[in-house]
Amino acid sequence: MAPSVPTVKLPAGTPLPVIGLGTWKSSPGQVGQAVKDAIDLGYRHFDCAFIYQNEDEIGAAFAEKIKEGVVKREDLFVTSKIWNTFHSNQKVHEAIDKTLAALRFEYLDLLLIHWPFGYKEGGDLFPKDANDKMAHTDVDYVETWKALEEVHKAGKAKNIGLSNFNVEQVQRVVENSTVAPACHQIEVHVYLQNKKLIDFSKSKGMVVVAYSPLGSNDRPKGPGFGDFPAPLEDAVVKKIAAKHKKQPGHVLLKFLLQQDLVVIPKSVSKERLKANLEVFDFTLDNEDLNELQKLDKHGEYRACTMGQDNSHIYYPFDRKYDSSS
Ligand SMILES: NC(=O)C1=CN([C@@H]2O[C@H](COP(=O)(O)OP(=O)(O)OC[C@H]3O[C@@H](n4cnc5c(N)ncnc54)[C@H](OP(=O)(O)O)[C@@H]3O)[C@@H](O)[C@H]2O)C=CC1
Ligand SMILES: O=C1CO[C@H](CO)[C@@H](O)[C@@H]1O
Repeated sequence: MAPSVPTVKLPAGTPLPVIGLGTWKSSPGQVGQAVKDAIDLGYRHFDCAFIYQNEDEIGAAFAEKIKEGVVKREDLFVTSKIWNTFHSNQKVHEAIDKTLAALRFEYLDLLLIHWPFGYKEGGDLFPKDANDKMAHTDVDYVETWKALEEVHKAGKAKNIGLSNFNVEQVQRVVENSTVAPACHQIEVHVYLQNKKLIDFSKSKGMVVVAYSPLGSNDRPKGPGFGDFPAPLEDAVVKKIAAKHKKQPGHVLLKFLLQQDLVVIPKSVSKERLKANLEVFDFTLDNEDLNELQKLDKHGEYRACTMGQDNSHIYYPFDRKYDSSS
């Protein structure tokens, strides 16, 4: 019997396992097997998105494990996200139906707005204008939020939330919502500790999910990485891992779990899927935590900058991430 992962409760009471499986960059032909291995190992929380272009293979893997009787639909917690080319009301409804069909589900456990800014709708997922710049729209993310509320009320998403919003944008959604956002999914790891945004999101009742918790080291190196090593290679992280007879990945995940964050490490390796659950047999002490806190690069290392969008009025980060430089 696979060990069960502890849960936190979302505001509506839904239990959310504190470790989930990330699925971005998990290739066709690999992601379905990773999901099936993960279920066998005890994962019940899965982080998906329309833009990852692999929801169909993930849905087939869920269907297989449900048919085998290994899990029931209600044992799973599955998240997906509305991509930037689906921000208008009608497109949100189209997008959720596409995702539900791919996953072979009647409902999602959590639906997020992936980014606060919108792209030109109806064509490419990364549309460009005549000058080869991103083709943006000015659809207000509050309008997109209202559409998510409709999806929730229609029973197609048990919980709804945000991803990659900044403090002011979270505040605007909260002020204009009839269904409060349940969760905020943002980049958090030892090099981007994001304390202000975490504290603010929590103060609004949201559970914070840390994406790229290991530092996203399979991501092509862009301007957001600066000249730093990957967090998994950091000498301090390695030293603390050796002290506890654990691996660097364990230290990175535990650092976040000890801050009451939910983590969604991605892996397609059965060995590393298993390893990423083995974080409940040690505790980082105050000395470890102090040393890890000092590794924060305060925004100088960010895996997902979306720098090509930094001219958009709703771009959420510091505008230094300039893809043209
Ligand atoms: N909302 C958003 O905008 C975003 C959401 N996300 C979500 O977060 C998930 C995780 O983030 P992601 O950017 O993928 O990166 P992670 O920080 O999870 O790192 C993944 C990389 O680490 C490797 N890895 C996994 N486990 C270990 C381990 N124990 N030791 C050493 N290496 C390991 C993986 O390789 P291998 O597969 O070979 O094991 C892969 O190369 C995404 O997959 C996605 O679901 C991510 C970015 C943006
Ligand atoms: O989740 C993510 C990973 O993929 C996307 C791009 O391809 C990113 O925009 C996003 O943040």
